[in-house]
Amino acid sequence: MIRIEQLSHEFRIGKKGRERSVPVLQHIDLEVGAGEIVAIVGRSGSGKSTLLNLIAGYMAPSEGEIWIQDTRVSHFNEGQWANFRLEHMGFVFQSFQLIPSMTAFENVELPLTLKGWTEPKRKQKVDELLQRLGMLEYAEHYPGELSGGQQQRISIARALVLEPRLILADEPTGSLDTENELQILQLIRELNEQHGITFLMITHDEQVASIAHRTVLLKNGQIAGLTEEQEVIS
Ligand SMILES: Nc1ncnc2c1ncn2[C@@H]1O[C@H](COP(=O)(O)OP(=O)(O)OP(=O)(O)O)[C@@H](O)[C@H]1O
Repeated sequence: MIRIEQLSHEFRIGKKGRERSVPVLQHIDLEVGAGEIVAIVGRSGSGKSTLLNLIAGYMAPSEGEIWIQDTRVSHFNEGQWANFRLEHMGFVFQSFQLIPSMTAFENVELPLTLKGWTEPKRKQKVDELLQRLGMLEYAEHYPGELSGGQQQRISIARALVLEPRLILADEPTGSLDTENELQILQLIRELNEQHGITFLMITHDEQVASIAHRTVLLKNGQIAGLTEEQEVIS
């Protein structure tokens, strides 16, 4: 599903004339198989978000290659990335990233509108998905009228609406209480087991890492450890 080879990234920082490079990721090799849930863990500043942003195409790597579903994406331009993301990837963030002026239904509908789906087909698809995620009765609510867990369900529905095979998640339960966190984790597990969706998630949270098939530990921009199951990260 994802293949990363010798990926390195450095940021240029400092005032003009006194710039310097800060290496953040160094020679990362990583494969994520179809149907896996992989958690990326590591201390603050270890490079987790940078890695996810590179895989999502929000920035270009300094060196190395990324393949997603057998397509080499590491040399894509912005337009190619925008199309590829819409077609192949869903995104879930700690902060939900819902549009506050749109209802839950409209937020989930948006990717379908961007893809040019007709109104009746959009309605059928969104209703079906909201039903599956137990959110149909909240379709007309605005994000501000929903709990954190409900907002995250809506953002997962939006990530799923175009039926991507891959979801990238950045601290997907980071702002939820324990009960909502457990519900979202159960949902991720179900989507993985019943629909074979691949998840790559950044997390600080042992509970989240515990549902992963594999945990990848980043340390100072390098992969420090791979575990089969449920490693506890201190
Ligand atoms: N735009 C940027 N310009 C310069 N340095 C950056 C930039 N973004 C991140 N960094 C640096 O890169 C390093 C890795 O940051 P990154 O956000 O990937 O870490 P992280 O593991 O996701 O951390 P956290 O868990 O705190 O979110 C940090 O030292 C950070 O200061």
